[in-house]
Amino acid sequence: MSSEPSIRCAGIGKAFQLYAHQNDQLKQVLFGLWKKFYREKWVLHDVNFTVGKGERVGIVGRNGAGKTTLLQILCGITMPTKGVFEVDGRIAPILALGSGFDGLLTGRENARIGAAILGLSRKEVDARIEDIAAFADIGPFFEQPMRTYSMGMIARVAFAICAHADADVLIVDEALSVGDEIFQRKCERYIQEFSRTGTILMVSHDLNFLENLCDRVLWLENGVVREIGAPAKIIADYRSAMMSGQPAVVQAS
Ligand SMILES: Nc1ncnc2c1ncn2[C@@H]1O[C@H](COP(=O)(O)OP(=O)(O)OP(=O)(O)O)[C@@H](O)[C@H]1O
Repeated sequence: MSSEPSIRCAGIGKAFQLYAHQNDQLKQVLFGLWKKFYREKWVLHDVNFTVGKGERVGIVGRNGAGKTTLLQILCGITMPTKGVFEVDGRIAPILALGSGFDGLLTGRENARIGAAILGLSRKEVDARIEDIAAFADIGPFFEQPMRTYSMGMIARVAFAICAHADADVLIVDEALSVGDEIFQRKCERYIQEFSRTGTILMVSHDLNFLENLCDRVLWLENGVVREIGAPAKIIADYRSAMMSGQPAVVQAS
């Protein structure tokens, strides 16, 4: 692991715009210069941390703590409202698995497009498509339109693409929960293997997996970093807060 940062978050804040009425969004577009037609809901507040090159950092936190939102910002899926971030290198975003797939296209066609979006050239896609199919391991379904797939099958194709994207940084959000036991083990093996060379930032509710895999764990609570440090300590603190039913630290919105 190098001391050079692979991921850097400085003062990240995120507010979603909540509209009370359906037509308020249109009013905002037309008259937004003069009046605000939405309420802001802040879900991340001044999040600061860095992840070194080759480091493995896990993120824990209760439902709604802001974990997914933070990963979505780092993957460029949503913009922060405040603050700056940098991710150095090619990202494999293993989150919202399959949300970008076209249901009318086959698994193979979607895999080709997905791999290209992650930065592989046509030649690289040609060379890897059979490995992607083998990793996904969904048999003849790979040639069927994806609208006929189960959630688990969609996750298999999405994970298989990310696993063949030559990524430097793996950003994973609870991806393992949708697959069956065999596929979960395969993904875990892949993540373990990747962790020898690449940077990993991973959200999971599987605390044992994070404790075994990670160099550090970040505990996010109500959109703020409550603790970051050695996995055993942070996970023990997090577990005891959960067990004691300790209320989450409330942030003003
Ligand atoms: N598009 C959106 N518009 C408004 N609020 C949103 C939006 N997306 C997320 N939120 C809110 O932001 C907060 C954080 O959500 P997020 O999904 O990041 O939490 P999480 O920590 O990943 O939770 P979980 O463990 O349940 O997956 C929640 O209160 C959620 O309702």
